[in-house]
Amino acid sequence: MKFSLYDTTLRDGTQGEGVNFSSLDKLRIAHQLDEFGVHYIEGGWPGSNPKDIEFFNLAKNETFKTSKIAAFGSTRRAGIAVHEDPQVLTLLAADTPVVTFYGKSWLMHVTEVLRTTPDENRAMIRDTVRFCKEAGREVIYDAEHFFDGYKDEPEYALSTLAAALEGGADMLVLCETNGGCLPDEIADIVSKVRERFPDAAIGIHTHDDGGLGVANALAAIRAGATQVQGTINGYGERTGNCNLTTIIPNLQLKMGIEVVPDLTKLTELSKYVDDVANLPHFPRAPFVGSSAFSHKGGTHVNAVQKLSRSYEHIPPATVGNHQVVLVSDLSGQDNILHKANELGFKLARGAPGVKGILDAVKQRENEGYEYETADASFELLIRKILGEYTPTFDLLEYHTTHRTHGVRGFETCEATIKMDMNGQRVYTVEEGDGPVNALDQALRKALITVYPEIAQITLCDYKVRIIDSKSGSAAKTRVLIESTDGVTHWGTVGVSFNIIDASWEALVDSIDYFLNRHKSA
Ligand SMILES: CC(=O)SCCNC(=O)CCNC(=O)[C@H](O)C(C)(C)COP(=O)(O)OP(=O)(O)OC[C@H]1O[C@@H](n2cnc3c(N)ncnc32)[C@H](O)[C@@H]1OP(=O)(O)O
Ligand SMILES: CC(=O)C(=O)O
Repeated sequence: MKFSLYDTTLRDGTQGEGVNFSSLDKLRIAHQLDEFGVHYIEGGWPGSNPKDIEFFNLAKNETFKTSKIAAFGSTRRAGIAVHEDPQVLTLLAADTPVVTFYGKSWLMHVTEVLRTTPDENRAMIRDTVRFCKEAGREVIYDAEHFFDGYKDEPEYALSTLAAALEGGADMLVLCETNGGCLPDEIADIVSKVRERFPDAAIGIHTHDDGGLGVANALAAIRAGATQVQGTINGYGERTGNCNLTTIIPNLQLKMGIEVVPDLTKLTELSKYVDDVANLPHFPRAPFVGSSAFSHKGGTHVNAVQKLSRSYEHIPPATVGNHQVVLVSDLSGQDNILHKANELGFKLARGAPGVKGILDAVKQRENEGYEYETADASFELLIRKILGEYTPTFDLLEYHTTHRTHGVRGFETCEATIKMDMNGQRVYTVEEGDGPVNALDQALRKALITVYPEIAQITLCDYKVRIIDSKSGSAAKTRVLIESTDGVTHWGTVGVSFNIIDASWEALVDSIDYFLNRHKSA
């Protein structure tokens, strides 16, 4: 039986905290999933809200080359005829080739949540499947809480699947709704279902509450499931669903199950969905995270330069990701060489300066600096050690003041800078929203007449970290700044007992890096 991928990012994914898509967002994501080769896209629950209805209205007029669009809903309510249930009618009105609905497998849910009888629950499942089949739809039946239900009352849980098959369901999806089962339990129960219904197509839908969403789905697949349901980046209710960006490469690269035509698009898809959701991309995500192939320990970096397989379970390019080498106090010479050469220096092992750079990094990290994300400060450090650095200005002094006016606390911050530039004394004063902003403004004002290109620079992130928290307000402060000129981004770092000094150092590095790069371009 052909294996299929069923994506529920647009339905179960949106049940995750902080995940929200407009109908147009959903459409954009659906097209990316289609391009990527997903077989089914569950677009939402039309009986739930107008936005989901709008998505299905839009999707009706679009062409999808690989994916079939599925609308999601539930069985009919207890005690009413299926053709009179508004939720079921809205599900069909979405006019999708596939309908998926969930029903109850766990007797406890039947009696305590639905508050109906075991027989009526089976009839709700059977009637709803039959009604949707008679409407000409492919029907996927999601057996909610199947594993918990099976563990409590195996025969009842199995009888609900029999009801779905009697109605004509095309696929029985066993749902691990509460996410608390272990892989061996899943494998065992899926095998039992296959023994009971040898001709039925079985799918798996898992949640990650025990951190086992992917492992449980893989166990089900090993036991014979031929469809996996999940979400991009593992979005979903509570701790999320089976993460498709993790399970797809495992299926394709480790288990030899060909699910998508081009796995190299995986990282791009994962980032795209986070972008549309306006969520940060998770760096430690397996396969697709920015740290998935990043190496920090000196011995690891030395080894991966010789043989990337030594510390990489797959070549990063197979999933569209890439290797990253980090510089820190755990570095050896190879980290420095790799990073320096990536920044455009041409250094060979044993070249003069390499040992000096390594020693300086270790010394400065001991003082509180951190170069992992501060590439621009690292580049300036290399230039200084190699004698390739030209100062752009010479700061003589700076001064900041902060005044609060009146009872309403209106504040003024002012910065004064005195510097020598090209043999000339320059003196500027500027106001700002805070002391750091005032310093930034005063520095720009001083430099802009000579270096008008600095107008392109904007600050996009500013992070402060107390390094020695035991010392309270006397602790050392590390400031990390991210800047951009609209084309590239760069990071700088400053460290001091004084937060303004630390910020100043990171600010100056940012502008100095930009000007030095322009000079050498
Ligand atoms: C495991 C899953 O992820 S399933 C998907 C869960 N997702 C969602 O709930 C998101 C979308 N949901 C919604 O928009 C709303 O909950 C709606 C529109 C579906 C229903 O809203 P309301 O009519 O106000 O009902 P409410 O959500 O408060 O309660 C659910 C009702 O459905 C019943 N119900 C729950 N599951 C099922 C089912 N599989 N079949 C039939 N009825 C069900 C409950 O017993 C309850 O009935 P009651 O009112 O008689 O107690
Ligand atoms: C159907 C579904 O989303 C679940 O059981 O988790």
